[in-house]
Amino acid sequence: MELKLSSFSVLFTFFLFVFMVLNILIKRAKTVTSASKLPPGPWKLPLLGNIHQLLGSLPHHAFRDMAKKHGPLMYMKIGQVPTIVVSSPEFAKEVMRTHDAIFASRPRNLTSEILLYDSTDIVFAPYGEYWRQLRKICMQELLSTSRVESFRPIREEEMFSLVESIASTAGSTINLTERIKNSTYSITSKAAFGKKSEDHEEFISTVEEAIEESGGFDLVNSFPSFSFLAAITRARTKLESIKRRAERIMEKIIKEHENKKSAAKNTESQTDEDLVDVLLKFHNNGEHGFSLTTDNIKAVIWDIFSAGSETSATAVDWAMTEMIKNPRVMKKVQNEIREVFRRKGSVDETSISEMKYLKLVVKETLRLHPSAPLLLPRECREKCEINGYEIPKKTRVVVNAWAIGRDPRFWTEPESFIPERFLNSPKDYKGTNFEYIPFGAGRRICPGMSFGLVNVELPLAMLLYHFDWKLPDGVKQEDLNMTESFSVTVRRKDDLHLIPIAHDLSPIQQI
Ligand code: HEM
Repeated sequence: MELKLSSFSVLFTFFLFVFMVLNILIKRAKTVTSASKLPPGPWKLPLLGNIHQLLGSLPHHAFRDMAKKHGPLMYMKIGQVPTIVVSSPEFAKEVMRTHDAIFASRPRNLTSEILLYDSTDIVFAPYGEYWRQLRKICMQELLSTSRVESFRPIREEEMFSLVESIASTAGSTINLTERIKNSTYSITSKAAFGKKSEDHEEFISTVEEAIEESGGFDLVNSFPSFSFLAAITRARTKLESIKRRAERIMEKIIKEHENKKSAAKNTESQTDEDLVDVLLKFHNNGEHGFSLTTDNIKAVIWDIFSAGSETSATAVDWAMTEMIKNPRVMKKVQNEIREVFRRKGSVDETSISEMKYLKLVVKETLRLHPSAPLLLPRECREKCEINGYEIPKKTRVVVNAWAIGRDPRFWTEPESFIPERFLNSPKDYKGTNFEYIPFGAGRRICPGMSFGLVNVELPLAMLLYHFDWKLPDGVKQEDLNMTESFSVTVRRKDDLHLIPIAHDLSPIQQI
């Protein structure tokens, strides 16, 4: 007992010491920066401010509460890092349209350095020729409207097997979050890598672990000059262990593609090319004026597998949760889906374009629950002026899409789930109306919009056509916990458990 107490007090003293030292450093950093021409700030949250700043991780709702008090262009010091938080459409437009080229880079961080092979993926690559080429290849080979359309059989096959597996347990409680997640990751794998990896489940859990980690250890990224922090918080070790697991799986994917290519060469047969096949054409090969190392290819595989699946799966999960809480909306969208499929005589993707209300439901879901509520951070590449304020070079810029989507100046009853608000509204996903930016805007806008949207719309149409949904016995609508997990992408903290009641399974029984 005595031993336990003494180790507790040593630990306590150590943390207190670290807290005090870092606190002094924050204060010093604040006084070093002249705020005369900078936007108002640097601000901190009352009471908890220092702790949040020390953790370096302010959630989007904390930013919004601060913006209410301090204005929509806030200057903060997150640890050592000067950060501008943008919480209004007017300033978002300044960052992502007027000065888009200046804010088109991403800040470096420990995750992108380790897991993404020194930021050589698309998401974190610095703005420049390498990023441009990679993005172009992914658009042409995977994400353009025509390529997305060509993956229709993959999506339909995956959806039929999802419906089949749910039907086999109809009437009992299922973990819908898990089912949606698995099929969304499968669609991405089959479209981008030709098939589901043998290590599919392990790959998913590795990505999830990385996402979870990226929400918690920002302390390291907030004090970049204190490299020892990565060691004492064990952040580096943890990330390296995640990387080793991911690396084994990704190397296997690459090897299989190389083997397939040599087999096809030997037999002189033609095979369909997927994204990895195309990336391999640039492998250590300057012929096309652009060369990729194996590590670069792994970074892209990681990007597509994670960014391509996590976002859509999260959106489907939130949409189902909101509809369980709003049965009026669920009934209305089910009526539409069932009427369209019945009239067309087939339950497949071709009818989705006619489901106008379903599209409004998806829009409203992404307003209240943008998959990446703070978009992805930008970095100012050169000194720039916004609204008379000077933004120094290297400032990190965070655009709070979540707060903008709930701003009462632009949205009536902003906290309510009302898909009808988008009826006849000019607000779309293209990043031209800055009151609504779930996919971001400007040069770094999400390139996977078409791929992602169909992966939200089709599962919803299938789940709502084939089944009615109710909460497990004893669980009430008001019991549904809407708390969000806190990371780059924002899922519900709890998985969604529901009971499916079969409605019409004849289309899958005919197969
Ligand atoms: C509902 C689905 C999705 C949502 C809500 C979403 C949202 C976003 C957002 C907010 C950004 C940051 C944009 C910015 O900084 O302005 C982004 C970037 C990105 N997304 Fe998506 N995304 C989705 C689906 C996808 C899919 C399916 C893919 C690929 C298969 C994808 C790949 C990417 C990539 C590669 C970037 C980085 C772009 C760059 O930095 O140039 N996303 N996404």
